[in-house]
Amino acid sequence: MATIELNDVSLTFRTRTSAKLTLKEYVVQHLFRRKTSQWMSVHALSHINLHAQDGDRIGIIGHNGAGKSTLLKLLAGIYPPTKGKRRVDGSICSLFDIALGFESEASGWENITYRGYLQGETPESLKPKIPGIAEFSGLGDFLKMPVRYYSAGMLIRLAFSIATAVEPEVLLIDEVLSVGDLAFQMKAQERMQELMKNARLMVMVSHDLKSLPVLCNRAIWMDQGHVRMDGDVKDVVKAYIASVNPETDLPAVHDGQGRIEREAA
Ligand SMILES: Nc1ncnc2c1ncn2[C@@H]1O[C@H](COP(=O)(O)OP(=O)(O)OP(=O)(O)O)[C@@H](O)[C@H]1O
Repeated sequence: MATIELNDVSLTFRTRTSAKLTLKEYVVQHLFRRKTSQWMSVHALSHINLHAQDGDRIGIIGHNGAGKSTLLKLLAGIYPPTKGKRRVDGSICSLFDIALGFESEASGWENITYRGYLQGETPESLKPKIPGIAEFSGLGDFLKMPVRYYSAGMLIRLAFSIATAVEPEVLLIDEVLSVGDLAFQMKAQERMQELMKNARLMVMVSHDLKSLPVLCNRAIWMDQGHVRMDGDVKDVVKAYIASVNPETDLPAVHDGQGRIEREAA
């Protein structure tokens, strides 16, 4: 059984405002011996409570910068929460930033092995999958070449083929990928559909509000790091669209399955 449990999770990034001092900051610091702060905190996620289990197909929607990708990366274990508890049970496949982290001097074949291990495969479990990964990538003899000579599309082909060779229980997707050229995109879409069908639990970030109700049965609307609404995908998408375009009618009454954690301003 696959489950996701977030209890009162918050995530704050602490980041430099700018690598270089402005002339004003330089003068203030050196003339008046006063430090101007070069650090700022971004409260990317605030007090998130989320429970998901087998059968949940969750779409995460919201404005740019609302915290959608951060939430997905927190679920993937890439970012630990600053506060609160995160628990994910089940093998995870994360389909985002897939082209990052290749060993540039190593060949395609070697990278298949390295990545396979990073995805939790053992030598025994990976071995039978390697021919399938190579075949799906369609890279043929190029797999013998160091990946630093690959084009961007070739890298994506290889990354996608490796990432989707697992049979994940928890599938995390950031924006449905447009991978490779047209022929590969068609193959990739077919494989994505298969993965989505077989995963026990899926969470995807998307701005494509038309296909979301087809792919998901539940949606979470993120707004400034908060969960603004969590419920049936059709209700949440409708409410989100209405908030962007007030001319559109809001759903009359929420059906009670959803949960509004933050009222509209
Ligand atoms: N590594 C980071 N360091 C500092 N701030 C970050 C980092 N990653 C994200 N943020 C900040 O966290 C907030 C949420 O970003 P996030 O990428 O999760 O938004 P999003 O909802 O996915 O946006 P979009 O729809 O534009 O992709 C933003 O204010 C962003 O600037």
